[in-house]
Amino acid sequence: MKLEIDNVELSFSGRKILSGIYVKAEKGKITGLLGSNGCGKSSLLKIIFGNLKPKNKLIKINDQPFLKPLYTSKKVKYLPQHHLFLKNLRLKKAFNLFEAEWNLLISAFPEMGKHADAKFDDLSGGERRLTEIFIIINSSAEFILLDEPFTHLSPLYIEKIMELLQKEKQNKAIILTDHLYRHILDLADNIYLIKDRHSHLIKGPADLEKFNYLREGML
Ligand SMILES: Nc1ncnc2c1ncn2[C@@H]1O[C@H](COP(=O)(O)OP(=O)(O)OP(=O)(O)O)[C@@H](O)[C@H]1O
Repeated sequence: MKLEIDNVELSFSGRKILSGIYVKAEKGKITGLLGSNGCGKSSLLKIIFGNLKPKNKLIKINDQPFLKPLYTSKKVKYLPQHHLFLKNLRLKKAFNLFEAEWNLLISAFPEMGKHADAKFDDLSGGERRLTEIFIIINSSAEFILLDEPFTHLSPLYIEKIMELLQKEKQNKAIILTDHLYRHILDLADNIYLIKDRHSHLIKGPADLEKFNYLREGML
């Protein structure tokens, strides 16, 4: 299972945001996207998912062009930067919609058991984010796109989600972006940096300094 996006050209009101972007994600690998604020990471995930239409792009799945928006297939699930589910939705209903298992959430995070009958609005910010990430990781989608999944999560939850992602990558191609670059460096098998509108495959942490994403000594 392989997903590639190539030749992305995106502008907003004549301002070029992305140009000549290429990213490849494969089953068994976690692909990280790094880049400074406003460089276009979220836009790129939306373009892959299909809810943002750029001037140009080509998506290929297993080397075959996929011309419909990816969200029209059951192959992909996407965690946006902000909330995924409406606040009045019951958690268990969301699990059903995404064919994810409530019991698996409770075995990984027993403290969530108290929310069995809750709506998303009843949860704290971190509990809500945790539940949304868990549903996506646990869904049957082959490709998952995660936009800043670790925001609002406490360190132990981040650690557990990282373990779950490492396990679940055996079944999925995962693309994620986050500003917690140390976590991305630990987690990702491949990293692309978006800089000056272009994507750069990062060969090692030193490249992040070379491209001025990090200052020397920050690693
Ligand atoms: N719908 C839109 N209309 C106009 N400009 C937009 C729109 N969406 C995003 N932008 C602009 O495009 C640029 C890229 O935004 P995007 O959200 O993709 O960046 P990002 O890398 O995800 O940023 P961050 O890390 O801060 O979340 C920003 O300058 C943003 O202001």
